[in-house]
Amino acid sequence: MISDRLSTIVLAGGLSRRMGRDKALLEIQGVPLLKHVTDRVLPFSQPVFVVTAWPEAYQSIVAPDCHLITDEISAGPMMGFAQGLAKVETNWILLLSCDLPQLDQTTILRWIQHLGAVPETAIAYLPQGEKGWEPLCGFYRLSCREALQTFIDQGGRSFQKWLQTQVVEVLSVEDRRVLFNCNTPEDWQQVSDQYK
Ligand SMILES: Nc1nc2c(ncn2[C@@H]2O[C@H](COP(=O)(O)OP(=O)(O)OP(=O)(O)O)[C@@H](O)[C@H]2O)c(=O)[nH]1
Ligand SMILES: [Mg+2]
Repeated sequence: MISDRLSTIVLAGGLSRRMGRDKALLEIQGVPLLKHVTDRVLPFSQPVFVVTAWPEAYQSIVAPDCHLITDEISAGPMMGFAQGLAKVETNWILLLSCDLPQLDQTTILRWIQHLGAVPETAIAYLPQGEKGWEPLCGFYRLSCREALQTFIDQGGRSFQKWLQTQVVEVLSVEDRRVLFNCNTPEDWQQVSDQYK
């Protein structure tokens, strides 16, 4: 049965090459970034799935009610999303990367409250970025699953290319700092300075 609740998929299977160490484990005031992100969404979203190639390492970090899904190493974010989608039974899914230190609960709640107003034709509700959509900090309808699978079966792996072929509603973001994702040690330094 498909329910009106919201599921969340957090992608945490990247290799953190630019950061040089596992981003999911970087700590904000003693809390690993992956836990920071999953804790932000748990009050509004059940279940929360974490897709990663290292489920054992992360299970003990996140809250016990997060569901770990095992992914292949380096399969890429789109494949991770598809793995998560296969488990989803809710109409809407919030897809997040694991490296969003500034995404706060008030913002998430405001976004969720707007979901009912998203046109039925839109398969996703996403912020716009400089290079296209921000695919890893926004919402997808479960009904996107078929189109996504077709794209993957044809060899596609790029969110931007896939989304260009789909109807997407713009999620307007007042304070773009919530979208800040940390990719490099310099990004992380910036975040750490704020929590001093
Ligand atoms: N499940 C899964 N998640 C992934 C995969 N590749 C990247 N991600 C996640 O997708 C999000 C965005 O990726 P990036 O910011 O590029 O992170 P990354 O790939 O670890 O970092 P770089 O190696 O520096 O590109 C992060 O939350 C990653 O953990 C993958 O193959 N599988
Ligand atoms: Mg990457």
